[in-house]
Amino acid sequence: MDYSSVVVLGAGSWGTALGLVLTSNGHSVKLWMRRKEQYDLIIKTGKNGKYLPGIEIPKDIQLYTDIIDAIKDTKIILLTVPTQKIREVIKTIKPFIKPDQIIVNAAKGIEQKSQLRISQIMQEELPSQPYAVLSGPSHAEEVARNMPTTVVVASEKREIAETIQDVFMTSTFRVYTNPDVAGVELGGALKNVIAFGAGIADGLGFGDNARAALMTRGIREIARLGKAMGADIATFAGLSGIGDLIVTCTSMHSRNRRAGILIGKGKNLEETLKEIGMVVEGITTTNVAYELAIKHGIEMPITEEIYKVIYEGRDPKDAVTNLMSRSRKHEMEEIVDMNNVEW
Ligand SMILES: NC(=O)C1=CN([C@@H]2O[C@H](COP(=O)(O)OP(=O)(O)OC[C@H]3O[C@@H](n4cnc5c(N)ncnc54)[C@H](OP(=O)(O)O)[C@@H]3O)[C@@H](O)[C@H]2O)C=CC1
Ligand SMILES: O=C(CO)COP(=O)(O)O
Repeated sequence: MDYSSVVVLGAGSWGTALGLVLTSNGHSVKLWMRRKEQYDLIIKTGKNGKYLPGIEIPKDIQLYTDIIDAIKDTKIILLTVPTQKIREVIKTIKPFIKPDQIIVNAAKGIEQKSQLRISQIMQEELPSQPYAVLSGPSHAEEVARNMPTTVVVASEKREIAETIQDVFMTSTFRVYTNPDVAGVELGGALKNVIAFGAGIADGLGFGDNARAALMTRGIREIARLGKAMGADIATFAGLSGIGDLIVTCTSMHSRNRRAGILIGKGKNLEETLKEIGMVVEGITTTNVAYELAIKHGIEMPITEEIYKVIYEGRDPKDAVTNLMSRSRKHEMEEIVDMNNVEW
């Protein structure tokens, strides 16, 4: 089968960067955007200035504003619109999609209304369509500049994961495979919550110790919820888990971390989102994760405090005090039963 034609749905920073990767390894790439003004601007300037400043868009990338036209004659449909818009996009293309077109999702989030992961939205909307998710530590700003990057692609079907691995792999973009779709999707979504919190800590003027604490305890609560939701716990030690958590909590490219910094410095949510000007998935994911933690009876203290800061107006300094003054714990509380251990 020839997988050389790909359509990227969503011309934000991530869609554009992945379009560049695919063009660089010889694929025929179509890039769809919903706004004619953005289309005109890219044609005029040769750049996607708002989303990926300073990067030339090769002429080989064909631009589209008509989504039905865009998906025609392509073997792979790559989703890079924000999570909350994915169902809308799927519903639009559904009557026109061919059974052998592979959907690859590269967005990182959970649908708010349904609390579903993106593969589960696919199960509802297009249950027979081949599906894979691509995730991992990969800021668009570095990928677009060919800086070495590693990601993971997960699919229930090994041949689909391996096909997509081959499609994306370049000498600077290395792709691993994993069968754990739930784990890869949840790691990618939930790390944004912790990165937002790490940003808040930075904005409050705290240091590297606080960031390391949030990352270490953060991956533990992500893994706790992930396990309860059917993921393989080992996945959270991989690229889409701890790997992506590290990059998002430490990089100034991260929209989630930068948004948290502004909140930590005292800006309100509206000012913050306006200043970032791109999707900050962690805001919605915090809400969903908070509800999922309650639903599954899972302790997620960091997520809970971030939820209270975003949605209930809690002072970030009080959130830190609450986290620091929780009851004493054993570090490995899920593994060690303190009532039965000889120590
Ligand atoms: N940026 C990155 O480095 C990475 C991002 N991701 C994930 O990729 C996803 C997209 O992020 P990113 O590219 O950063 O986001 P951006 O904010 O840069 O771009 C979002 C894009 O989606 C478009 N869009 C928004 N709403 C709709 C809609 N209703 N229908 C169609 N298109 C729409 C926007 O178009 P418009 O301009 O018209 O609003 C814009 O082109 C997120 O889930 C993110 O977590 C994953 C890995 C890396
Ligand atoms: O997922 C990402 C990097 O792997 C991008 O994170 P941000 O959306 O916070 O920029």
